[in-house]
Amino acid sequence: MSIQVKALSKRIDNREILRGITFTWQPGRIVGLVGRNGVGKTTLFRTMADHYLADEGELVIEGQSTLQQPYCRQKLFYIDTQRHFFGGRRLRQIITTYALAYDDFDQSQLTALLAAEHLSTKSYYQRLSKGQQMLFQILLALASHVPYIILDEPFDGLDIIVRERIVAYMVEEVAEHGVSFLISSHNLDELDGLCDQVLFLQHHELVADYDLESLRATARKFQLVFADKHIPAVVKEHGQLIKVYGRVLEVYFADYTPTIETALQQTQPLMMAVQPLTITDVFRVKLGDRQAVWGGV
Ligand SMILES: Nc1ncnc2c1ncn2[C@@H]1O[C@H](COP(=O)(O)OP(=O)(O)OP(=O)(O)O)[C@@H](O)[C@H]1O
Repeated sequence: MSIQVKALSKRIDNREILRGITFTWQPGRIVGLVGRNGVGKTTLFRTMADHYLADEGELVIEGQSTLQQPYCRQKLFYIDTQRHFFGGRRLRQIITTYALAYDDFDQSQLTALLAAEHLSTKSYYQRLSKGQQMLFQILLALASHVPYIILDEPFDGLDIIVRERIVAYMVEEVAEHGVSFLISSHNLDELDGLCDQVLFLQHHELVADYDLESLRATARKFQLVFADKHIPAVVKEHGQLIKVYGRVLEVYFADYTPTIETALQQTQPLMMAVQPLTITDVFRVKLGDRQAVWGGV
């Protein structure tokens, strides 16, 4: 049970946008898709949702290929935030359309959720604030009772309170109903603490697919201060430098073993403090140039 995206490629106006995108999206997971503006995140979502025809590749949704069984896309929910029909409509009109489109749509659940957010179904979508529009889209997705939900830049431009409301809804859906989310962002920090897996899109391709749970099980990040300027061999050999603040070195160990722990203790650092590992750290060390980093110290 999963969605497998297999070798998806897309050209627009004879320009390559996506090349051979392949990844697995497991149920009950929050997957982050990260990449700079214009790299192709929305194009990937539109291609997955069949708003754009893929030039190559397919999706296999819980064992069914979208090429042979296009209807299996019913398990996938995606609202194109740039091109949708919501603008001049009241929320209740949008809800009626979605209730027709999704077999398991729960209107009474949605009415209760909207009331809890002080959103009236009589309101016009375009008169809602940006945060209210995103909340409405997410509640619409939840009421559709679809196991795989794609959200394009759900936190873009939202204040911290709305962001936390949206995160709370997502985390609850994952925990209680095993719903899966694929969310895009051009800002790694936005996804910190939320994603189980992160995909990185660069130059038309997925250049990284990290399972953060297993990375965090073996990796450690420390702030270290040593008595002299000489960096101990164990750090140079097994660690990757993330940052330097004066004499404080922030070092990432991808595979932190008891042997490394003992060797590190033997160097008698003046300070050795474990730090939480962020997605930004993982990307910096995974995609950075290790030699160049140590060379600068
Ligand atoms: N319908 C289209 N016609 C022409 N070019 C398009 C079309 N759709 C996407 N593109 C091009 O594909 C590239 C990727 O765009 P896309 O919107 O997928 O990027 P993105 O990663 O979602 O960007 P952002 O983070 O800014 O939203 C851009 O160069 C864009 O101009």
